[in-house]
Amino acid sequence: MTLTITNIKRPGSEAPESVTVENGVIKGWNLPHEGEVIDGQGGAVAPALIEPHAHLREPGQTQKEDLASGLAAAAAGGYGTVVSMPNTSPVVDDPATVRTLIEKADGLGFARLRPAAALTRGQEGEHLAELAYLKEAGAVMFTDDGRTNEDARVLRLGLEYARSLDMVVSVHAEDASLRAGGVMNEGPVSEALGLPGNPAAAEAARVARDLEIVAQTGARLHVQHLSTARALELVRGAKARGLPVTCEVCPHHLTLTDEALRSFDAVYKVAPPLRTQVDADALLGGLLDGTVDCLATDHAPHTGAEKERDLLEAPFGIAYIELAFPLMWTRFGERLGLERLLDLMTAAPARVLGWPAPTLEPGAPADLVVLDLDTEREVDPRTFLSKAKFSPWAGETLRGWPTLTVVGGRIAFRR
Ligand SMILES: NC(=O)N[C@@H](CC(=O)O)C(=O)O
Ligand SMILES: [Zn+2]
Ligand SMILES: [Zn+2]
Repeated sequence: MTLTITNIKRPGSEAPESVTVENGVIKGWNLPHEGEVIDGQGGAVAPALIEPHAHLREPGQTQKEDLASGLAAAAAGGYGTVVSMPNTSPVVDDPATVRTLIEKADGLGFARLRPAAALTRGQEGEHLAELAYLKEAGAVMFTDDGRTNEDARVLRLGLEYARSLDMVVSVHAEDASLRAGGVMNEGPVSEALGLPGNPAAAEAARVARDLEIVAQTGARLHVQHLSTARALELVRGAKARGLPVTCEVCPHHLTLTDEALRSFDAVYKVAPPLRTQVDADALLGGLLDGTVDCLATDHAPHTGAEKERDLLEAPFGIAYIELAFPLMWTRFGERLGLERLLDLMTAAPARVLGWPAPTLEPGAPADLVVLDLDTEREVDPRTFLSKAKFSPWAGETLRGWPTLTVVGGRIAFRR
């Protein structure tokens, strides 16, 4: 299949160009038009985004999301590749499930799936999963995300095994005993609302412990969805010491605070919780100074009925893989600049995962996105391809919408 996309601009260039893709790779720039011709309408072109952290809920929780809805939603958000989390039912802790997920996703024609596998059997935190076989089957990361790694010795062993396999371990860093029954950030707002709080110390204490294990072992660790100024400070210090640690932050922790919980709406209930403006500002600082390695949405869909329950009962998670780029571009485009923002959503997650840097040079895989940086559009969750048709940003006006996502030379999404 041959495709030519015309009238697109590479970041840093004002000249409209065209790109031709053939047999799944970039054939070249500004060639005579061939195959199906698509007008990019002056949009910005970039390598397709990479999502290092999403919950697609297959197998077993497909009332919340499934591979088809999740990967279609990802493509609509401009993503060409999604790393799916293994906290499904059953947990993705065996090679056959990894293979089945990849095969099934390959047949769908949306974003590519690169599954993460559990670090421990059943994500129960006691015995390591069969890490070597999981890697062989196609797992790209080990994590017990959705759970925390309470047993430090097991985490240490996991890091050491993963290092011998040249694989990254990522952690949901919260001390479970401090987090306890907290449903939102602990602070003046939780006290005013009379809701059980989850203190910033739960994250900082766990990050501090995990960084000591990294220092001890020299093994590579990725900290997921960092949410507090204090934990960020710890990562900054560890990086200054040269420790092999990376971290991600999520757009929801940059754009929302615990004040949102005054609505008592569980759409804002997420783990780790929405923090304070001081934390959000610190995280943005971390994006600007490079302490934060990459962005991740932690797309965590649940059913509408589940999220309509009261704050104490509803499950944790916000799902917005379709909005992440527009949200970041609208809110922080000027501060970050287009090239840094794109880096945080393409090359940066690739670096975290140990993948080659995505490029649009001839011969590279034809995974690309065209972004309309200017046209404003209202967020209407009813139009989401995700099964989670509700959003903290419903009704807001955003710009930077993807208009075309090409994955492996095929159109995975077109607005
Ligand atoms: N982030 C969340 O609030 N929820 C995630 C679990 C997780 O990422 O820890 C989920 O699986 O729903
Ligand atoms: Zn998590
Ligand atoms: Zn998660």
